[in-house]
Amino acid sequence: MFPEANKGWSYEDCKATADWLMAQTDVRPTIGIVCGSGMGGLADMLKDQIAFNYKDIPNFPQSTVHGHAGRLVFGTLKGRPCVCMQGRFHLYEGYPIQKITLPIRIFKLIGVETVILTNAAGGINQDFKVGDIMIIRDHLNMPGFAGNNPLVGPNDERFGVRFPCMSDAYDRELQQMAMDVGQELGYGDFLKEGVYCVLGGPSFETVVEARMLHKLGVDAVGMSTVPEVIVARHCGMRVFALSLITNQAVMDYDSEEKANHDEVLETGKQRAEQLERLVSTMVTKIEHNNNYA
Ligand SMILES: O=P(O)(O)O[C@H]1O[C@H](CO)[C@@H](O)[C@H]1O
Ligand SMILES: Nc1nc2[nH]cnc2c(=O)[nH]1
Repeated sequence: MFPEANKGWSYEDCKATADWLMAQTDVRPTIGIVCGSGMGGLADMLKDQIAFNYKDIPNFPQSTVHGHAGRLVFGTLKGRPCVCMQGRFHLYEGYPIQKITLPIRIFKLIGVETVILTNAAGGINQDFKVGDIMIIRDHLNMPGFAGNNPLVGPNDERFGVRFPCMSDAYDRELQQMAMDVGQELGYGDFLKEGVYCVLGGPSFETVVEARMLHKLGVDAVGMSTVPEVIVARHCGMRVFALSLITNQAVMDYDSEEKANHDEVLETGKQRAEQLERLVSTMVTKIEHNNNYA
């Protein structure tokens, strides 16, 4: 029924990688962070680092996108044990969707309880500006509508149930915490909330595609995060995610703007410091049992 079932991403494959990592480091992270395009600086905040190149980790895919260094970094962030993916995988790189999300299951098997995901995204909401940080409240999984969901294939109950709920995918307490922390840090002017839509990429949106997403109630569009969120929720981890609005999606045929990856990376650089402060302050407030301190 499933000819390629579990090829390279079975429970045993994930466990072998998790055991290999645990044998190389004493750090036992309860928080896992995924860095979006141009946001790899988040990983550099970790102290007492033990870092692995993806190419040296058994079973791991390789990063192929500029702005994704391809390192898994263990360390502490303000004293909290963390693990950070300095570079993620995307559908358009050509990996099966289950392979893209394999690191999230490895997070689970090494003891991570809360996953913080970041991404670069195009602004669809007309009130958003480049440089805004959007706390993700909900997502629209376009590839999922066509059956491209990371949970396709036999379900392994050791990870989670066959039909996981997604209406509570984004932890509400963590969203509130981000809002509170953002206010404390003086980020009120550029901290927003909204709906993220994932598309397959790698081409950016046409004008009519961007207009359609706007009509559907989407606030920001990108090419990642949602598969990771689905897998994290399937195996019972708490999820917080945010988008940095790196560019405005073009919605007008007269516009001279052209979406491009250089602009995406440049905006990431400009907001890096504030993004790092927001995430690191949140990390200090997430208790070991992952309650809001
Ligand atoms: O989602 P992240 O990894 O931040 O990257 C975003 O930026 C790239 C496009 O510039 C795409 O990969 C898009 O998904
Ligand atoms: N699909 C998509 N992904 C992005 N990543 C960063 N900006 C964009 C964008 O405008 N569209």
